[in-house]
Amino acid sequence: MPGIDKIPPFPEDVPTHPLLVVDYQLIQAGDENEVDKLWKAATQLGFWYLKNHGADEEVDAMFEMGAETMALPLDEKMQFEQGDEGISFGYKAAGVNAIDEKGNVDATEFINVSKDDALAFPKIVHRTYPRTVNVRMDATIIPFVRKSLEINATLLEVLNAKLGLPKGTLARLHKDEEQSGCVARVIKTPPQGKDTIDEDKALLSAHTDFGSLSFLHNRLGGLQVLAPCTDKWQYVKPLPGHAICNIGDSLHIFSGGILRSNVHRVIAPPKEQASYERCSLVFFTRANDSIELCPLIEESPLIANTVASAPNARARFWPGVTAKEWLLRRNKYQRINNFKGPESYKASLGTEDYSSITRVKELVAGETGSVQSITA
Ligand SMILES: O=C(O)CCC(=O)C(=O)O
Ligand SMILES: [Fe+2]
Repeated sequence: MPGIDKIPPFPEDVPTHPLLVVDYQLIQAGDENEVDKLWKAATQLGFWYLKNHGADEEVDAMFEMGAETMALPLDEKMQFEQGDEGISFGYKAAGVNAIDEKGNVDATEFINVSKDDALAFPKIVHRTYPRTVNVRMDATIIPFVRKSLEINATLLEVLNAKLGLPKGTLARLHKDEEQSGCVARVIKTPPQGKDTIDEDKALLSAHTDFGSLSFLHNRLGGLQVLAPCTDKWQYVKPLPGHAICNIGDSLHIFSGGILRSNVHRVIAPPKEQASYERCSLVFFTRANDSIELCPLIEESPLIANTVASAPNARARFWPGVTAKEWLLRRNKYQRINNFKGPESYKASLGTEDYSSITRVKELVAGETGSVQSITA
């Protein structure tokens, strides 16, 4: 990917969806207006910009690590491919995930570095990584992982208080020292060319994020959200120095739907940007592996009351699985090698299709053998 200065600017004349801008320094200082803004963003759209997060250097270095890794020969990257069992750590080749019910495949490469492997390095917790990752573990990846964990933990504590949970409740479900699906990901999509922009050709299909909080860094456009009560996808404009943060499925479930895990996707960057390779960077904070996904009704009257009056609450908020099983299922059924038809694609969905949650128990029960062997 060329230097940011060489990329054409995001065009002025495409429709975008505005996000609230939350100032991380004000959040840290406990500013009430800023806390209210974060709450509004987290409950209404589930997406917001985060400025003054202080991670710019770590982010730049991670983009370099991503570019170095993507430039490795394919057969070298394939030695670290994540495989078909649902584990998301490692390299994901282009063309291995279904992007729709027809079984069309994606064109997107990922390098996913587990928080557990980064923090334990050089000890291996889950798996090994390409040499471009290893050489940057100490100087680049660990600092980015630590910064991202700290920022997301601060945001979680604010949401914790607004949800009426006893202090530290969400923190106890997201302990750094316990194993989880927390992961740093660099995503690369090839240039699309000006003539090939197809509104319906997703580079990353419509999805909700699998975990609790995502800390995303975009330089080119391409990310789109489907805002509540609208039927048109809208671009989210990348703003220099601003992260894009969003709520994922597990926080949606823990909060009984109060926090919104909104559907989003990535399509070709708009206009002139389309002919450039697109790289993005995300840190996903996810609950510890053994945590059961369910609303925290015992800990918060607000959550209890909300769930009590929510339609289809059982089906929506009690998938009957742990955080780890939730991730395994979603990843596994995205893989084209596990694709048997539209049902497989539906089985990869999260809270965007709550009817799929009722199938989770069956799926997990039907495959207890494989799920247990993975989770062991
Ligand atoms: O690349 C982006 O802008 C978004 C990536 C994303 O939504 C994801 O990896 O879950
Ligand atoms: Fe996402």
